This record gives sequence, C-alpha cells and structure tokens, in this order.
Amino acid sequence: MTAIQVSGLVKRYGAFEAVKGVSFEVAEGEIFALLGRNGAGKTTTVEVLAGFQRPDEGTVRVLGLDPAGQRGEARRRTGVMLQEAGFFPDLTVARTVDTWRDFTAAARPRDEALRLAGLAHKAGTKVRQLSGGEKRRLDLALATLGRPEVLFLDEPTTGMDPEARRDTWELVRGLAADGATVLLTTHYLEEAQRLASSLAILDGGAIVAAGGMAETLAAQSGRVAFRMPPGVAPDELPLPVTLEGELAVCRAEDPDLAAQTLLSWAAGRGLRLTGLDVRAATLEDLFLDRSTS
Ligand SMILES: Nc1ncnc2c1ncn2[C@@H]1O[C@H](COP(=O)(O)OP(=O)(O)OP(=O)(O)O)[C@@H](O)[C@H]1O
Repeated sequence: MTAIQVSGLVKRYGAFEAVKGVSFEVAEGEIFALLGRNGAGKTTTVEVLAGFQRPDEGTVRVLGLDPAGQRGEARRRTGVMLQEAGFFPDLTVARTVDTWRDFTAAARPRDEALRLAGLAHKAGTKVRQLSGGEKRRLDLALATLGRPEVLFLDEPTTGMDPEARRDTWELVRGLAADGATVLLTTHYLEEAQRLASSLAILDGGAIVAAGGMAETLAAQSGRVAFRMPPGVAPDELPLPVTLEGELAVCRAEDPDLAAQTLLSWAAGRGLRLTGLDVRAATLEDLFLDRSTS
C-alpha cells in the first residue's frame, strides 16, 4: 500500500518556483529520505505533505487523504516535526507533553513519550533550559505522541550529539518496525544511508535521483585508492586513474575486482601497492555527483 503519494507537485513563493513538478511515492512502513542542499525544496515539500501549504499544481495524498483539504483526519493520523518548534519556554518538559496530550487523540502516556525520546530525566526542566539537541528530542516526543501512521521529520537530529543521534535512529527504526511510514529530510548522508530504504535527491526544486537505497548505491561506482608506486606513470597502470596528490584513485563499478586487477598487476612487477583503500559507493558520492554546485 502507498502511504504517501506526490504527483507533479509545484509550489511557488510569488514568482519563484521552489518545487518544480516533483513526484514520488512512499510505501507503507517504509523509511524514505528526502535529500538536497540548502534551499532544494525539502521543507516546502514536507510542509505541503503536512497540510501547512497547498500545492500550486499537482496532487499530494497521505494515507489517501488530501492533507490540506481533509486536514482534521490527516492531522490525527500523522505526526510532524518541523525545523522550528513553537514551544512555551517557561513550561517544563512534562507540562509541555501534558499540554499536547490534551489535544492529541489516543496519546501515549507522558512517561512513555518522554522515555521514548530519551527525555525522562528532563521532565522537570523548563524548555528554555534545554539544549538544542534536547529540544529536538522534545519535538520528537510530541510528533510521536499520537502514535502516528505517517511521520514527517524535517532534519530530526540536527544539533544532537552522536549518542542522541543513534538513539533517535533506533526510535525511528522502532516506529517503522511497528508499521509507521517515515519521511525524513536530513543533511547527514550517513543518517539517510543507515535509516532509509529509499530516497530522492532534490536539487533546485526538482528530483535528480530517486529509488531504492541499495539499488541506487549499487548503480553508483565505488573507489579504489592507493599510493602511486615510485617510478610508475599513470598510463602504465592496468586501469584508468586520476591523481589526488600522491594518491591514485580509480573509479569502478566493482571496486573489489578493480583492486584485485591492480594488485595482481603490481605483484607481476614486484611492486607493492601501499595505502590501499577500497570503498563501495556511498550516498555522499551519489549526492556530490548529482547535486550541482
Ligand atoms: N516563505 C517563503 N517565501 C519565499 N521563499 C521561500 C519561502 N520559503 C522557502 N522559500 C525559498 O524556497 C526555496 C526552497 O526552500 P526550502 O526551505 O523548501 O528548502 P530546503 O531544501 O528545506 O532547505 P534547507 O536544507 O536549508 O532547510 C529556497 O530558495 C527558499 O529561499
């Protein structure tokens, strides 16, 4: 079943087209990453999906609902964590959760919400005294309070330390394992690669790459790097390389095979390839290749 459907979405701010005909689908229970540089159109897309803005052209459906037109039902069944949260700074964390619980149908108990977000020890702390990362955790606690079927997370781990980030990944994985669909935007490519099973890269308001994470990465070339053996010219090597300082870098669809070719070539000449580094493609390679600068 498709949980999120975006078809030909266009969103303008005055004459400026921030989202230019974007289409993608997210299956139920999937974690989907929307990536792109600053200003690519990620937040705008999330705001339309969350019903805060209407599309100028195209359609979006969340759980089969029009998020702006059927806002009440869509709100009940979705959770949203945007980049800027509107908290009351003088309320404690516990009071903040209680206040939100009053407006949330079938809300989790307060203690469960705080424990899930790793904030149990901060229940009595005023919101203004939380760190940036702790505020993101509180945001997450509120976004997941109503056990949403679809969760929109706009840069959920910005400002979190590595441990909090890992905890958040665990929480998101757990929610997806329980059946929630998650759409997240992030600048941390490692986060997307670890969490998401599919992705779209936006650039200048348009999608430049999309698909399943594993297939998309498999279609990208990997990299073999090594120190150039002294006295060897690049055109003597059995595979084409580019030089990066003293390193020779070979791009290859199958980097393991390329490394074996290079090693047996070196062995045949009594040479050693030092500093050998063999890497499969990462999301960072894909991202840097696809997003123009
Ligand atoms: N309210 C607005 N009025 C005018 N322009 C806007 C408005 N909101 C966003 N924009 C512009 O639309 C484009 C897309 O913005 P958006 O916030 O969707 O990007 P983003 O990919 O989320 O960026 P970031 O990674 O920095 O959060 C940007 O060029 C931005 O300046």
